[in-house]
This record gives sequence, structure tokens and C-alpha cells, in this order.
Amino acid sequence: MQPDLFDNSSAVQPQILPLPDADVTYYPGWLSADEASRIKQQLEGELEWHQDTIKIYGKLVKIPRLQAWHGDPDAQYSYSGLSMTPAPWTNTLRDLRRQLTAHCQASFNSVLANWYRNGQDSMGMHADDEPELGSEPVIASLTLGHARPFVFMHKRSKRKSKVMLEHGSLLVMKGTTQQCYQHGIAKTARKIDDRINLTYRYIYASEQPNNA
Ligand SMILES: O=C(O)CCC(=O)C(=O)O
Ligand SMILES: [Fe+2]
Repeated sequence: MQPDLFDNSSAVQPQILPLPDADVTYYPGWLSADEASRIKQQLEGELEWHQDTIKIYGKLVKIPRLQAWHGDPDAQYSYSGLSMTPAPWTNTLRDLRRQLTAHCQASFNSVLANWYRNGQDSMGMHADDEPELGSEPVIASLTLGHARPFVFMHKRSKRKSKVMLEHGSLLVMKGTTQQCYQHGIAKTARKIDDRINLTYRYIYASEQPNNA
């Protein structure tokens, strides 16, 4: 059993997660349930959802969720040697960016959206530690829809802990969190509804190679 970081069933106060070598705060009910449901519905129709294919051991497989990438035109990142340009901001995403910028006192120039259609959709353990994000990125993660456990694993000790990310909640990761931890969303056999997650990030302009 992984220890629950805390029981947030009745919490409304921000919770600083007791994770050594990390800086993570959980804000339950950052959006009201009604507001979160309204925003989720808008995003379902507004974003440029697609299902990427990746190569694993030479085999092409579809990643187990839908994704959309929106942001400023210069917030490009490279992926498998390709430079990816984000789709433009939508009104809903821009409005949330304004609120998150004020709340986190940080800049965000892009957002990665993930749509987990059911319990079989997931995200493998990873750290958001690409060089384009800088060494201590502020990542603001908003959950809309069915709550899913978010698992942290300390890279060195391998110790795992989890926090339930509820409808309308905000999780802010900063400092050395990405350096010291991986995180992910596991599959579940339970019949559950869908969930959209938004992670607002700041992408630093990457150096263009001279021969580009
Ligand atoms: O769905 C989530 O809560 C996690 C998303 C995530 O880790 C990412 O987009 O990098
Ligand atoms: Fe992540």
C-alpha cells in the first residue's frame, strides 16, 4: 500500500504535501464544482484533441489518452527531433492562465491538456524535467472531472506516495520537485468517468542550431 499523503475528503484549505526534496501544494476546490464542470465541457469542444502514436521497442502504439498542446507561438519544444508549435490559446485557456498567473505569481506560456477517457487511460511515471522547462519549473495542474490518484515516486529512495486529485482542484509543483520525483496516473479496472487535466508551464526558447 502506498501511504495517502493526507485525507482531503473535507479539506478546503491548501495543503503543503509532506514530500522531502519537493515543493508541492494542493488546493482542493480551487474552482467550484459547477465552474469546473462548465470549463470541462468547454474544453472538450474547444481544444485540438488528438491521440499521438509513439514507438516502443520498434512497435507503433497509441498513447493511452487524448492530448492537446496550446500556447504562445514561440513556446516551442522539441520532441523526437521535431520542433512542435502549440495551437493558439482559446478563450477558456487564456482566462484560466490569467487566474493561475495571479495565483501562482508565475508566468505560463503554454498548457498541455490530457483527456483520460476512462480508467484504462493513464500516464506513465515521468518527471517534467526537459531542458526547455528550466531547472526549477513551476507547473500548475488543474483537474476537471473524475478524481484520479496522482502518484509521486522519489527518484533516489523509490518511495511512493499519492494524492487524490479531485474535480476543480489545483496542484502546484515547483522548486526541486521535478529533479527529485517522478509522477504519473495509473490505470484502474474500475468503471469511472473521464477526466481532463491541464498543466500550465513556461517553455524557455530553445537555442536554434546554426544549420537550421
Ligand atoms: O493528469 C495528470 O494529473 C498528470 C499530467 C502530467 O503529469 C503531465 O501532463 O505532465
Ligand atoms: Fe507530468
